[in-house]
Amino acid sequence: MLGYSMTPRLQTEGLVRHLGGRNVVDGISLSVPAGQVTCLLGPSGCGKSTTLRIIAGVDRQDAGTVRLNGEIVADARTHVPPEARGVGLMFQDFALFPHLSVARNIGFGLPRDAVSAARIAELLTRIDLVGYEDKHPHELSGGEQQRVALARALAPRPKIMLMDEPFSGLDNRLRDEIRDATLSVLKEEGTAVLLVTHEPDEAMRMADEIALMRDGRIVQQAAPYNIYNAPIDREAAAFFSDINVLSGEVYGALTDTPFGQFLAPGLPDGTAVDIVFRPQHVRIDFDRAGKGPSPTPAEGAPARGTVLRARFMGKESLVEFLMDDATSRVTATVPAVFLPKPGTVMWLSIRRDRCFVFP
Ligand SMILES: Nc1ncnc2c1ncn2[C@@H]1O[C@H](COP(=O)(O)OP(=O)(O)OP(=O)(O)O)[C@@H](O)[C@H]1O
Repeated sequence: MLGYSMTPRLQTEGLVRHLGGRNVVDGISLSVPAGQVTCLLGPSGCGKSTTLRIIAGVDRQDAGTVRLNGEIVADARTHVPPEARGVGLMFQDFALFPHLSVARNIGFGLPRDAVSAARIAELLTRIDLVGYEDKHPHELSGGEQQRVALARALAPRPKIMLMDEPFSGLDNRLRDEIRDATLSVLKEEGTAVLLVTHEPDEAMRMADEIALMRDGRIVQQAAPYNIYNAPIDREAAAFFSDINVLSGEVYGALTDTPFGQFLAPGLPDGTAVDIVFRPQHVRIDFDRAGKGPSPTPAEGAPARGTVLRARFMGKESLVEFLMDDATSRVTATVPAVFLPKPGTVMWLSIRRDRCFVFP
């Protein structure tokens, strides 16, 4: 991070936006340093776009502050217009100018001089479209157009880039490739990026940090690995994958499950808890004359269950079990094609460090 100043490039404090009788943005504070991608992730309608629009200056907050490069651009007294904020914008409908060549599209916001020509050439290399400068948008594929739009947004060297679902217009096959290409260009430029998405996969792929939003608030902010492996609540866990939920009740800071006792520290007796874990963290073993694998510290006691159904999903298969307690259901993902018949008795083990106990 040599050469990057410590001041966050983008910082908001207590942003509030009141619309239609409620706070659609309800106290958003976040900061993004240079060279970092932060994803605002959340379900439709949680206030992501409104937050981004306030930061861009195309909407106004009812309370709170926006600082860009350390300077206040929006608070109760200040409202710097969008075009004077020096941020790059890239939205879903990144429409290029149809009558302009690729080079002219990229250079649209720049003076027409030798410095700009060099910048356009540099960006064409970055987006891997050297030789395309004289083509027009209709001669390009969707992915190529998207890369030109990215180059156009980056041409004036914005230190901050705001992106709202920028990849949603692309077909699935192209999307991963374009995401990776975009990410590497943004990293090379050292841009601070705030990217809005409702897709967990996109956030996991792009983000250095994910800010998970719900009802106008950030409920958790962390690196993808941490947010996936230490979700703050059941809903946050469920946002990233299917989950298994076992219900239990606390006695003496412990709760009983088919997989043995789980610690529930700090919770009073009688508290109802959910033990949550992902299908990927369930291991299955064959039944050997009524016996399963030996308990281990990492996995605790195995539990026996009967296959209800198994579905082939491509890379992996999903196997659903009814546990011997006759009430708990657990789904496991198994790699490749392993499709046990319904009625097969098997043993399930779960990684204890991948289980979450939520009141
Ligand atoms: N002008 C308005 N008047 C009333 N309600 C509005 C207005 N603009 C937006 N909203 C509401 O504010 C909420 C947040 O909208 P916003 O577009 O920020 O959500 P989002 O998280 O970006 O969702 P999406 O992914 O669907 O775009 C939505 O419920 C929306 O209906």
